[in-house]
Amino acid sequence: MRLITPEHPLIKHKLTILRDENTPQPVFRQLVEELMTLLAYEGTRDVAVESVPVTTPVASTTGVRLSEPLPLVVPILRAGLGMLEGMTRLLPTAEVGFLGMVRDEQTLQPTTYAKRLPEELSDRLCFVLDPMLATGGSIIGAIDYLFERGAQRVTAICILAAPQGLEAVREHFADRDVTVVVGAVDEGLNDRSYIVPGLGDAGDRLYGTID
Ligand SMILES: O=P(O)(O)OC[C@H]1O[C@H](OP(=O)(O)OP(=O)(O)O)[C@H](O)[C@@H]1O
Ligand SMILES: O=c1cc[nH]c(=O)[nH]1
Ligand SMILES: [Mg+2]
Repeated sequence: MRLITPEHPLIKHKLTILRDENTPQPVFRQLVEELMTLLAYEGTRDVAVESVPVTTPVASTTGVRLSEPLPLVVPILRAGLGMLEGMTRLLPTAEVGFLGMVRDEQTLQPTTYAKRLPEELSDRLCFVLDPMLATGGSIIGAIDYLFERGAQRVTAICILAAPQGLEAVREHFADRDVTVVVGAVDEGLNDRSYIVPGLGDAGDRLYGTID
């Protein structure tokens, strides 16, 4: 597993407001999108491109464009949905699939309740979006499923991660092409396996408490 933690003052600034328990929901949503765009800038460095001729009003030259098959973006519902707009702003032609997953707060095991992905995943870079990588169970489950469906390269983009979750991902995917891009690696997990200091429940802060 390759870990990328982009160092940028704007990421730190926006993260600090995001963490604040007094930040209102509309601002929280806006910041998740903005952070996503900043993280996507780093996370998309490896997208496949090809040379193309281009004629400007002045001369002909050679440029580059994204090559086929275009990347696939997979937000993990609910919280990952808050990152989708920030990602597609940078990659408007990407295809989008969906995985719905929820972590059982007692056992910490993730359950998948929705799957909607294109047939063909091989040869395309897959991006998994989830703001929180806590124990790592959800992101491991999501990436395992993408590999099962034929994906070969997966990049997970997260806003916060706990060291133990990252270690679990590293161990689980020792022999696979997995990259994790994360805004900050926090201190650890509390007794409910929430990231510390973290930002609380990302899904609830984006969309409200439903249970
Ligand atoms: O690394 P883990 O220990 O698996 O925890 C992280 C998962 O928990 C949160 O989702 P949650 O289950 O709260 O669902 P939600 O997005 O619907 O709120 C978060 O968005 C991750 O998917
Ligand atoms: O800190 C955490 C851990 C799991 N899910 C969240 O939304 N936040
Ligand atoms: Mg949640």
